[in-house]
Amino acid sequence: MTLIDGKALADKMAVALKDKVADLVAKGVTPGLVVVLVGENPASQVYVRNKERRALAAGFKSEIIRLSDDISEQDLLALIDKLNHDEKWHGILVQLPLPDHISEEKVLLAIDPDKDVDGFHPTNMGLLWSGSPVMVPSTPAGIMVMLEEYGVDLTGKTAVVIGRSNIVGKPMAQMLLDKNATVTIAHSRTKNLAALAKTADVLVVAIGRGNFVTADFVKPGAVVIDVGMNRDENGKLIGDVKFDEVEPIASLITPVPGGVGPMTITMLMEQTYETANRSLDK
Ligand SMILES: Nc1nc2c(c(=O)[nH]1)N[C@@H](CN(C=O)c1ccc(C(=O)N[C@@H](CCC(=O)O)C(=O)O)cc1)CN2
Ligand SMILES: [Mg+2]
Repeated sequence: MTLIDGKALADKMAVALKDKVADLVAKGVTPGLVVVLVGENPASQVYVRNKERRALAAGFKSEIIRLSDDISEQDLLALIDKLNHDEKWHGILVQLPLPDHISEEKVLLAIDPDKDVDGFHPTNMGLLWSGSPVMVPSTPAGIMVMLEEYGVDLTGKTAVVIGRSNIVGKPMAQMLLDKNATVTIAHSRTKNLAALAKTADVLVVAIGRGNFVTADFVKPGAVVIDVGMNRDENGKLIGDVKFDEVEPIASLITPVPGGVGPMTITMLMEQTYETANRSLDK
């Protein structure tokens, strides 16, 4: 078994990004990333702080806009409209989840697709599914970079994605398909899930249940990607895959933490850079 070290790859890409950003700044464009956080979800606070820190380290302009969790949907939409028209921001993202009284769908739809560095706008989702991706969700994009880095050739391979979210499962399936894998999207209601998962050469797990995937889900030699982030009874961060059991069977596996997570923020930075770079052609 070989560990896929997302943290090391993220660190390596961060060094290269700094140089690319310096070149762009020399041409008169400083990438700008604005992050909107509504409420005080403790995990979200950590993620937005990490995004700002990584953006500043790369040489971007960056700002977190913190809003109280009783902000109205209308006020949030008005803020997004203002950010859409502010030229210093190439990338706008609204940290999810949002409080219940705000429609995630409306908010994501309000972000200018050209600034939607999360790739969640229906226009960007549609472009991805029709084979002309521009802005793509960073978690599956990071997984594709990890697979490439570790030499996983997807052509003709059987891939099973467990999880059907708009953020991970669905875009993941399309990205694997684009690299000529044969893809099945499975989920919590799939019958005989373990047997299906066991057909996979590449198994991506994003179901949001700690230690859900056990050894009987995994074909010997499979590549196993764990997108899960759950807390166990002691508050320890665990993935969706029972690592100790699956690790001896897999040929490659991502750890939690230190696998998919760090690459998510890396791809957000890359995408913000790309967006700023495209502004040169406008
Ligand atoms: N607007 C968005 N909201 C959310 C996204 C997103 O991509 N855009 N994804 C997740 C949260 N997320 C980024 O926002 C994210 C989660 C986790 C990590 C990460 O690096 N995890 C570490 C462990 C961190 C810890 O100890 O808690 C790891 O896996 O090593 C990065 C980004 C939902 N919301
Ligand atoms: Mg993302």
